[in-house]
Amino acid sequence: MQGRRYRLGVMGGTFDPIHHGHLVAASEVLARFSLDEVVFVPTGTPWQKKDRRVSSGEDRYIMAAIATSSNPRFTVSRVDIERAGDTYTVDTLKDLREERGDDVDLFFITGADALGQILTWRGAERLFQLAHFIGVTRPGVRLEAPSVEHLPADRVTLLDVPALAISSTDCRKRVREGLPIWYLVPDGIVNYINKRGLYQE
Ligand SMILES: Nc1ncnc2c1ncn2[C@@H]1O[C@H](COP(=O)(O)OP(=O)(O)OP(=O)(O)O)[C@@H](O)[C@H]1O
Ligand SMILES: O=C(O)c1ccc[n+]([C@@H]2O[C@H](COP(=O)([O-])O)[C@@H](O)[C@H]2O)c1
Repeated sequence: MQGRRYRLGVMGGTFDPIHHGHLVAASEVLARFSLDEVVFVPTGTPWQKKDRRVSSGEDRYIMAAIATSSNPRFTVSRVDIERAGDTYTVDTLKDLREERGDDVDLFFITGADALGQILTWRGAERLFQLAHFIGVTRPGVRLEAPSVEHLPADRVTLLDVPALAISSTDCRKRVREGLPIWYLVPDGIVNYINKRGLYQE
């Protein structure tokens, strides 16, 4: 008899900084899809965000590690920050497949905004062979056709998660303006941002 295959969720993001919207989405998908683990993968160089300043991969990796440390099913991967050049999800998924072996099913978790753009990603047709894609709700973004109707229906699932109107952009802006980000991000992230002086200007 064949054993049950390991189910690995993959939550890719710039995470500048990681916030409770990311963590709630990952936790909900983990429960609903009976995943064994969700690995958070901070991007190396997010090519679609080149018009803005992005904190170092190391800072974003450390923040992801701090934010996920209390959950035994959450882990963080360095595959994207250690790969040179622009970050493409097709490479992320290939690297994780190689690292974790063939007995693992991959579930890429992404917000509705990102899912709607997926056909602009590099190697879009290959992506759906590598992983199942789970698009989660995000306040202000409609999660339905037509934005996803061109995607392969058997490889994409849309999921309503408790919607948190939090974005990294808003967190950075609040820090810059001296407004609190307590409770939008885990406490350790507030402390890390202060300690490193991130987002001050
Ligand atoms: N509040 C949220 N609820 C659900 N998904 C989210 C939320 N915020 C971000 N995501 C998703 O998490 C992934 C990583 O997001 P990212 O790190 O770009 O955060 P962000 O808040 O969108 O950042 P920024 O405001 O800097 O663009 C993306 O797939 C994004 O759609
Ligand atoms: O592969 C691509 O071409 C591609 C283009 C844009 C975004 N992504 C991935 O989508 C995830 C969320 O990206 P972002 O920029 O919204 O944080 C992250 O894992 C990115 O690497 C991937």
